[in-house]
Amino acid sequence: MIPFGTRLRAAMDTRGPLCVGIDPHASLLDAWGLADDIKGLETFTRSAVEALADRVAVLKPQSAFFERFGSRGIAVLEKAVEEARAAGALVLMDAKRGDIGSTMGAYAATYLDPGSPLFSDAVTVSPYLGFGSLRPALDLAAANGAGVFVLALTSNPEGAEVQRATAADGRSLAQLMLDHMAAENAGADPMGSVGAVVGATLGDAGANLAINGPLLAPGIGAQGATPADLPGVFGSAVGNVVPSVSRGVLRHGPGASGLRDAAQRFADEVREAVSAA
Ligand SMILES: O=c1ccn([C@@H]2O[C@H](COP(=O)(O)O)[C@@H](O)[C@H]2O)c(=O)[nH]1
Repeated sequence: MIPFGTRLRAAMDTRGPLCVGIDPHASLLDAWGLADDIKGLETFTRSAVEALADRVAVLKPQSAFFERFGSRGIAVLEKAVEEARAAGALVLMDAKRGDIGSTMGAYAATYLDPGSPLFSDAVTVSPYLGFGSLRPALDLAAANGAGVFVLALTSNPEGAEVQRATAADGRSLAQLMLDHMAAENAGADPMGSVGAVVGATLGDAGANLAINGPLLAPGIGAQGATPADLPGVFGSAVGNVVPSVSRGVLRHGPGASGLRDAAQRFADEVREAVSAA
């Protein structure tokens, strides 16, 4: 079984590192001329997957926008995961799960067990019930060649009050989590399967990001960050960054060419910014 970190590095090398988020906001459905109902969700999602899954390294469905439609929304999500993976994209399920370990086991089974209809290449998780609470997800991911992206320094301004707070040993909470991730990834080559979420909006991460794993960087586009910000935020770790854009690409739909061109523009800007760093 090929580990997620190895598969992601290969995808980044061949397709470029861009991740495009599938976030079916009600406002985007409207802008695409679709109703804010299950049929609109289905058409939106299918169009985005068909336009992008054969070219971007990672597609990141935002689970919340599917969950709001109940079981029928989840069915759309299941189909999107299957079709995106079949077309060659890695699927990162943005679900930000986190709970006590025994419940975390059920979340892990949902996204990281190949027998589950929502099995994805990776899932986002929150470590703020303690990094150890993530153990069921870390172990199941490793057993199945999947990955886990752990929130470290999120792109929203409110995150700092928790993530920059000082832990008992003087490190920031975010640094404590990043150090746990580095320990999980120790010795992995070309990189480990435990990634960190670090917002592209931060200006300067102000943390040691050398986790030997991927760094998911949301916040590009609608939240105001640009690819040119990446070297400043990530410094010498910029080669491990997976920049993520959702609305910044999706607002160029519904046509496939609009979505593809927008994704290509971001990919080109990322390449220029990273190669100049
Ligand atoms: O720190 C984080 C973690 C996750 N996200 C998610 O990424 C997308 C961003 O969407 P845009 O339209 O590109 O702003 C969204 O699904 C967030 O939940 C994040 O923004 N920041």
